[in-house]
Amino acid sequence: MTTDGGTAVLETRTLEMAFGERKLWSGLDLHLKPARMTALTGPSGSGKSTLLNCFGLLEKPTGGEIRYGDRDLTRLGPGVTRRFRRDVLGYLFQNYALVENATIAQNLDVALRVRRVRGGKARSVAADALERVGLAGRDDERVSRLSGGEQQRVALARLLVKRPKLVLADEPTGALDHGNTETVVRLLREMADDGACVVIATHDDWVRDQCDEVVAVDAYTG
Ligand SMILES: Nc1ncnc2c1ncn2[C@@H]1O[C@H](COP(=O)(O)OP(=O)(O)OP(=O)(O)O)[C@@H](O)[C@H]1O
Repeated sequence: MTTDGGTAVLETRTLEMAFGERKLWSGLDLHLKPARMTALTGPSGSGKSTLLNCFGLLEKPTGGEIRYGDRDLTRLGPGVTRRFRRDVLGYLFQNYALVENATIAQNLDVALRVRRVRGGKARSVAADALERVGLAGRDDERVSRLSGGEQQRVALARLLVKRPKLVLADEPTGALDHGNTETVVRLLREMADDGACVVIATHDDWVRDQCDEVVAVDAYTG
């Protein structure tokens, strides 16, 4: 199965999502390649987060298929779902989703343990990731004391450590200044260059313009 770390195309076939009578989107046929960055655009409420949540196995679409490699993600059993989340998926949110009471190093440890990287190797992987996000040597600082931009860079360092093949970023720069926005996009690009399929829901025109593909979710409304 495609939870072994290999890259795969993420494809949707006649995907549809409805909440009661209200159809959010339908007839969604997408083909998202590895090593590419795709922007999901559309006005507030058009269903960008909902689509990311379907890709991330947090919500189930009401119709159609989501194929990742040889599997339909809408029909995975609980064991494969857990492995897929652990081994393939990486999420980046606007609100960082870090353990705020823990240090930067402890937040990275979570991802390192999942990859079973320990000891000296773990320290060097973490140090390399922190260097890449501009937080070298700040391992022991508590996340709650960091600025928003720094917290998002810790979340990125955690992704760099995890090396997910499918990166889902939900408005990851919504709360950041342009400098931090550029850093986030540069690091997402590095993950794409490393082979990841990167999908970014965004309202930011500059972020959209850095992507290889743009999917206007509102074009599939109703
Ligand atoms: N579980 C749910 N039950 C009913 N409606 C829902 C549910 N989840 C989302 N919605 C509705 O679906 C619509 C799309 O929400 P979503 O958050 O995906 O939009 P979005 O395009 O990401 O918006 P934004 O740009 O503001 O983040 C919203 O109107 C929301 O209220």
